[in-house]
Order: sequence, then C-alpha cells, then structure tokens
Amino acid sequence: MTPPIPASRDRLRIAIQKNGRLAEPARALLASCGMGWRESRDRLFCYGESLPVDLLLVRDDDIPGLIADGVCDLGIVGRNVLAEQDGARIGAGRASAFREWRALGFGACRLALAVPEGWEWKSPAQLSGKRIATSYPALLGRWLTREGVDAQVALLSGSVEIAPRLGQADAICDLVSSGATLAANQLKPVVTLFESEAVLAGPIHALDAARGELVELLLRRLDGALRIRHSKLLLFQTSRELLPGLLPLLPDAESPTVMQVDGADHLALQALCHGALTWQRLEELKRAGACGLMVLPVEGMLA
Ligand SMILES: Nc1ncnc2c1ncn2[C@@H]1O[C@H](COP(=O)(O)OP(=O)(O)OP(=O)(O)O)[C@@H](O)[C@H]1O
Ligand SMILES: O=P(O)(O)OC[C@H]1O[C@H](OP(=O)(O)OP(=O)(O)O)[C@H](O)[C@@H]1O
Ligand SMILES: [Mg+2]
Repeated sequence: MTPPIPASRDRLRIAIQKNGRLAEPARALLASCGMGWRESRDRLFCYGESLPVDLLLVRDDDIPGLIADGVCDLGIVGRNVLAEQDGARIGAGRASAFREWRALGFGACRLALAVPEGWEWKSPAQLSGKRIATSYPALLGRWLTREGVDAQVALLSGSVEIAPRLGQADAICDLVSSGATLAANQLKPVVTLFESEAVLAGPIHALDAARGELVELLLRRLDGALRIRHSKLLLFQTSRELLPGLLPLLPDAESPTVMQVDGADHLALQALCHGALTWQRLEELKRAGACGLMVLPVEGMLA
C-alpha cells in the first residue's frame, strides 16, 4: 500500500535524487545509517520504517530550494548545484538559506573551463569578448569577475559540450570527471573553477529541538559510516621485539590496540586501517614479522 506523506514535522525529511548519478549511492549511504523505507507506488516518497526519517525523491536541482522553503530538512546533492544556487540567491540580493553540512565522498567531479583543442591557452584574458556556454552562470560569473574578464555567458541546461561545434559559443564551462565528453567534442580543460562531490546539505540555521535531536543521531551514524567506508580491521600477531618495525608500515591505522598473549614477548595487534590492505601490503607486513594476518570488514562504528 502507498504510504501517505505524513503532515507531522517531528519526522525528518531528506530529499535525494530520484534518478541519476547520486540516487543509488545516496540511498546506500542512508541505509548504512540504519534507515529502511517503504516506497510509494509513484516512487516520489519513501516512508521511514526503522527511524522517523522519510525520503523525498526529486530532481537534484530542486533540492536546495526544498531546503530553503523548509519542505525538507536535509538533502543529498552535488556541491556544484548547492554552490550555484547559493551564488544565484546572493546575486539576486537574497540571503543564503542552505549550506553544506558534510562532504560524502562520492560523485566527485569538477567544474572546468574548456576551450577548443586548437586554442593555445595562455590566460583568462583570452576570453574577453568571447561567448561561454554553461549551466553554471553564477559560478562562472563569479570567476569571470574575479579574473576581470568581460565575456558573454550563454545559458544551456544540458549538452553544453556541443555548443562550440554548433557555433553557439567559443568556450564552455561544465562538469568534468573522466574528460571523455570533452575529448569527444574536441575540447580541452584549461582551468578548474570548482571541485565537487556529493554533500549532505541542510539549512543555514539549526533545526528545532525535536528534529534537531534526530539530526544529531543521523549525523553521528553518518560520521561513523563515512569513517569506516573504506576501512578494514587488521589483526595479526608478532613479538614485542618486531613490533617497532611493523608500526611504521601502518601509517593509516587508527590507534592500534596491542595485547599481550602467552607471556611477555608474544603480542596480538588490532587496528582499524583506512587505506587499502592489498596483498602486497600484507606480504610486506609478513616479511617484517607479522603472522596470522587477518583482514575483516567493519560493519559499523560509533566513536
Ligand atoms: N561525469 C560525472 N562524474 C561524476 N559526477 C558527476 C558527473 N556529472 C555530474 N556529476 C555529479 O552528479 C550530480 C548529478 O548528476 P546527474 O547527471 O545525475 O544530474 P541531472 O541530470 O541534473 O539529474 P536530475 O534528473 O536529478 O536533474 C551532479 O550535479 C554532479 O554533482
Ligand atoms: O568527464 P566525463 O566523465 O565525460 O563526464 C562529464 C559529463 O558528465 C555530465 O553529463 P551527463 O553524462 O550526466 O549527461 P547530461 O548532459 O545529461 O548531464 C557532465 O555534464 C558532462 O557532460
Ligand atoms: Mg538536474
């Protein structure tokens, strides 16, 4: 049965992308914080069953506005979208209404200025009097002002890379990840304006007490989930004599616990490692005197 959208605002509401690049990773991250949902048949709303936290499934561009209007409390969105819309508000003389609360470590990309491959790029001054196509007029405008460049901005909502070939623009400013789309359109990136990743966005001001408590709980779980995301628990045994030679091989280990087993000389070590524990690393540890090496996944962590 389709769950009704609760009117009660003592539940928390988080907006995430319905479809697109951030949709699945955002859901997976929230699920790793212990959230489970019942989804409406139209796939626009998810009723939180394990916590009083519901999801709104929307276009990513709508997320900052939903937070600004108080329709939802938090959202998961690209920093690029958040910064662009904040810049647009400020440009229109309005106050900021949302901000980044946490960086989430996925959806990495950059906003870059790209020019035709044949251009010999020397400096931003070359763009004076040129037309630049972009979906990010506020971020581009801020950069042009800072560089003192007087260029024309052509606003496009997608397929920006094709604009120079269509004679619609001389250069572009768009998101780049692998660079494949630029290369396919005979363009080259020349300046990075902005580094982006998915972020948890929320209002500028703290939420009221009831929802504030729920947010605190969620943030504690989220911080734990983010910390252990790429982490593993490493266990091994060694002798007291060899331990000083092993510790420098674990620069990414968080406060290793050393325990004594079978008399003074025999030790067991347990450490949460944040870097990759490759076969090569394990073999190096073994050569340095570690034995009984074990790598275990970490399901949860509460500091
Ligand atoms: N090539 C890329 N690689 C990695 N992350 C990207 C890339 N392109 C965009 N992103 C990030 O993912 C976010 C969502 O991108 P997506 O293409 O799904 O958005 P969209 O087409 O605007 O979706 P919607 O239908 O929700 O409006 C972007 O705002 C950006 O933060
Ligand atoms: O550097 P790359 O790895 O090639 O990625 C960059 C492309 O990815 C995004 O578009 P997307 O594929 O989401 O299509 P869109 O035009 O619908 O946004 C972005 O707008 C670029 O066009
Ligand atoms: Mg969008």
